[in-house]
This record gives sequence, structure tokens and C-alpha cells, in this order.
Amino acid sequence: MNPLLPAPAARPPATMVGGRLPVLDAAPFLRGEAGALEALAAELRFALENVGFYLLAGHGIDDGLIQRTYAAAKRFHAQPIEEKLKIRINEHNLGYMPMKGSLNRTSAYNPNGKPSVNEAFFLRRQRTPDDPDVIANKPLRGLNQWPEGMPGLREDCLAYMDRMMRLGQSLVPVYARALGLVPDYFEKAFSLPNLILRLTHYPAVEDFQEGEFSIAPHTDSGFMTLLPANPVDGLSVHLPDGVWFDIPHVPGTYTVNSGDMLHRWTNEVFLSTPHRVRNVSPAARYAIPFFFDPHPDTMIEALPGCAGPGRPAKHPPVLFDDYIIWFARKNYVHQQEAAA
Ligand SMILES: O=C(O)CCC(=O)C(=O)O
Ligand SMILES: [Fe+2]
Repeated sequence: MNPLLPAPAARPPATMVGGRLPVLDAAPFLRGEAGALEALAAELRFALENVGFYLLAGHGIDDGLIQRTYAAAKRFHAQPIEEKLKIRINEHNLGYMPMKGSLNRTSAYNPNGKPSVNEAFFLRRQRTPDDPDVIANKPLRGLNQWPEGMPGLREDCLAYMDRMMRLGQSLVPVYARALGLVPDYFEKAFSLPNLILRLTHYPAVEDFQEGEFSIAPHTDSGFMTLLPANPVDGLSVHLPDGVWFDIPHVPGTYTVNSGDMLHRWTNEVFLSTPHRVRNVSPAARYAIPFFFDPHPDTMIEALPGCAGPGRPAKHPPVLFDDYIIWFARKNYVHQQEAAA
């Protein structure tokens, strides 16, 4: 079967924040309105070919659920360090990563290489001890580590991950159409997607040193990252023309970006745009990025329509599993210690 359909022409959406950041409204598509899939796909194509970031409105995620997840981040990090260290990040990248535990070495955008001034709690798909991947001890597929004595935290985080997974799955056909593929092209890759929820605490820093950041300039590793609107500013995006653009606080939206894996899968048709955080506010900043990726068994090779005569494939095929293991080793201090 030919997976290709005519691709929609890239089209800037009606609203561009600061003349640069596309705002995509998913509501007509999520309501199932006629023609909405094609219209949203044309705007998505514009956003990911030219910016790599967009604001998503009309996503249907309940604000109460978002606020409970932000509260979970705050509650988690408010614990004494001894409590947090009881679930220190393990070889599956699950649990608590202490301050300055990541270095972002996969990216050429952080030449000075100072560790980032943040601490984070990592969750992935909730698994049970009888999960075949857990029994086989497959890398990055372990059991979540939960803090003790934090009633409701686990339920809120799992409810958020489940709801965000469903949003991601409902957006995947828009990505397929934006690439000129049949809407269900990615169905198998995303029927059991790889999920990561990162609850990050960026303390207020009075005086950043040269080359020091709350999170150093980096690109994300995967397919799609979704960040709910953040009342504390600090995220900036390195646009293709070289300008650092500050993401504004637009309540009710998500900031969504594509990562290295989608960049590679699309044979570099879609961007993976560098970004960084500096919390220069007097208060702590929390972030709850949700990373939505294909199943680890997915083979990432140039998609139909993205490579061919005149545009040869720029990367060899790679199993997503091998790719994320490589990425984790490069970026996390504890992974390097384990591999040494
Ligand atoms: O804190 C933010 O707003 C962005 C965080 C981020 O880029 C990341 O965790 O990959
Ligand atoms: Fe990021």
C-alpha cells in the first residue's frame, strides 16, 4: 500500500506570537470538524519546518489536572534531600536526579558544558513487576519509584500522564498528514508510546556564571514535548535566524516542540530547535515537560516522502531503543557512572 497522500502546503496560522511563534488551535480538529485535520496539518507543517516550536490552544486538557501536576512538582521538591535521595535516579532514568545531574552532551549548543542548575523527578509509563520488559530488565523500562508519604501525588501524576498520552495519540494523525502520509501511518508506533514526565525544580539564581543555565541550551531527544503554560518565565528558543526568542506566558496553551528523533525520522524536514532556561525571577520555577515518543521497538528511518532522488537519507536507520540508550548515557551523570 502506498502510504503517501497529497501533502498539504505549509501555511502560517492566523496568530503568530511576536510575529514568530505559531499558535495552533486543535479544538476544531479534536471536535471532528470537517476539513479540520487538513487545515491543522498545514499549520503544523509550517510550524515544524520553520520554527520547531508552537503554542497549542484548544487542547482540551483540564486546567485543574495541570495545576495538580505543577503542585506535585512543588511538593516533591519541597521534601528534605534525604527523602528525595531514597529514590535516587537509577539505570532506567527513573526517580530523583539531584541538582546539577545533567550535562546535555548530545548537543553542540552547550560548548562550556556547565551542569544545569536544576533537580528533577522522572516518571515513565507505570509498569508492574510482571511486565515482560521489567522481567527482562530492558533498559529504560523499569518500575517507577514513588516517594513515600505524599498522598495523591502518584494518582495526580498518573492521571496527567494518561491524559497527555491520549492527547499525544490524538495529535499523531496531524503529524502524519503534515508529512503527506495517510492519517493512521504512525498507529503502530504510538499504540503503546514511550512516555516521560519530568517534574523539574529550577531554584532562583541571583547571578548565573558565564555558560551556566537553569537548563543549558539543548535539543530534546524525541518526537514531541508538551509544556503547559508556565507563570514563571525563563524558557527561550533559538530560532533558525539566530534570535533567542522568549516564550511568553499564554494561559491555557501548551508550548510544543519537536525533538531530534522526529528531525531524524523526517530526514531533517522538521526542525529540532535548541532551547534553554534561565530562571532569573526571584522565585523558584517548576516545569512539568511531558515527552511523547514512539514505542522503543520502532525503527527510525527516513519517512516515505522525506527522502528520495534529490534528497538522500541523511542518517542510517536506528532502533528507537538504541537511540534513547545512547542519548541517556551522553546526558546524565549517573548513566556515565554506571557505564564506567
Ligand atoms: O522548563 C522549561 O520550560 C523547558 C524544559 C526543557 O526544555 C526540558 O526539560 O527539556
Ligand atoms: Fe527541552
